[in-house]
Amino acid sequence: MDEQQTKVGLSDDELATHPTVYAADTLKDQVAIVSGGAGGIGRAIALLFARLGAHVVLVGRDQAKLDALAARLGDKASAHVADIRDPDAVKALFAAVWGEHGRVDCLVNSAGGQFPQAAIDFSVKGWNAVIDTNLNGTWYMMQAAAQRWRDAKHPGAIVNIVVVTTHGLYGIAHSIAARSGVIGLSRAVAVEWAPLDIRVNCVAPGAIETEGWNVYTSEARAAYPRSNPMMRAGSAFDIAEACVYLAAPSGKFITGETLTVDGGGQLWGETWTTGKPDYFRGG
Ligand SMILES: CCCCCCCCCCC/C=C/C(=O)SCCNC(=O)CCNC(=O)[C@H](O)C(C)(C)COP(=O)(O)OP(=O)(O)OC[C@H]1O[C@@H](n2cnc3c(N)ncnc32)[C@H](O)[C@@H]1OP(=O)(O)O
Ligand SMILES: NC(=O)C1=CN([C@@H]2O[C@H](COP(=O)(O)OP(=O)(O)OC[C@H]3O[C@@H](n4cnc5c(N)ncnc54)[C@H](OP(=O)(O)O)[C@@H]3O)[C@@H](O)[C@H]2O)C=CC1
Repeated sequence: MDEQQTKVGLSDDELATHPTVYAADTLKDQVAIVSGGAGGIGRAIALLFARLGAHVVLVGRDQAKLDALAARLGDKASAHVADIRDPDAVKALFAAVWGEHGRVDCLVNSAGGQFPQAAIDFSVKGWNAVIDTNLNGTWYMMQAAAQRWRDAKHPGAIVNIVVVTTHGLYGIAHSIAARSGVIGLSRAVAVEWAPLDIRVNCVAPGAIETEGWNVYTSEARAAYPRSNPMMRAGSAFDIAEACVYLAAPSGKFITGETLTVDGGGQLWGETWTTGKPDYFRGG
């Protein structure tokens, strides 16, 4: 972790009042589970979904963080502590939410992350931590949701927040492996679960200013705006609106898709999560 940790991204007040293209009743009466719901992107999703009429179930490992956001949202949110890497905790989460609300309409998997390191130096423990969080944890959540929807004959929508995998993003190979797994899995179950009226999509953010960036050095963070031709970072609100698009009726004919929201970063730009090596400076 960098010494110069800073608060980055939009504040809750800014997120809560940011103009949106969506009508206020877009998600009226829906119940949405958002993992990582008190994180930088997750809280933007939670705030927007609640604003558009949903009850949002915030999931993470830190009760205090979840409670603070839930308190702000009043009866539009509830907080549930669960480690997504623990399949029994995930099953208990879904049992509790279904028991409380009698339905779930949408699952957004925003819990995740990685640490920057050259792949050649990954320890077994570090590799496993990233794969277990981002691939296994996401899968436990997807499967638990789908089993509930199948048993209740209830339609559902899943949105998995991933990372852009089409580019050799330097220093996060473990995460690229895990997220490629999630994208492949989403495409596969989009077909298997279509008969169950369950849609499964991904959103791949580019550089989005959040506190999650504190795992990177200040030098690396300062260069992220150059990761795309817009020459700036995006905001968590951009990702939240993409999630609404896929989760709401606007996405009713979309499944198995990955929506990239990266300011064109796939086309032009440089991203060095561990700093730019001399080799790539051409000198
Ligand atoms: C194509 C164009 C696209 C443009 C893209 C633009 C730029 C994008 C910028 C980068 C992309 C991604 C950004 C983000 O995702 S930001 C926000 C996400 N949030 C985080 O990443 C949060 C921080 N990360 C973590 O919490 C952890 O990394 C982890 C997810 C793994 C947490 O798991 P766990 O709690 O189990 O981990 P531990 O801390 O206990 O560590 C377990 C072992 O992992 C190794 N490790 C952990 N940290 C480091 C480190 N900094 N360096 C080296 N190794 C590390 C280590 O082996 C740990 O075990 P030990 O502690 O026993 O040594
Ligand atoms: N910000 C960016 O530039 C980009 C982000 N992404 C991805 O988007 C997602 C959200 O990122 P962002 O909001 O920025 O990151 P944050 O670090 O701010 O949020 C991640 C959240 O995930 C939760 N979480 C982590 N591990 C677990 C776990 N095992 N069980 C339950 N919850 C967990 C954390 O909560 P707690 O620790 O309290 O449990 C935290 O609130 C991540 O997958 C990230 O990798 C992808 C590309 C770019």
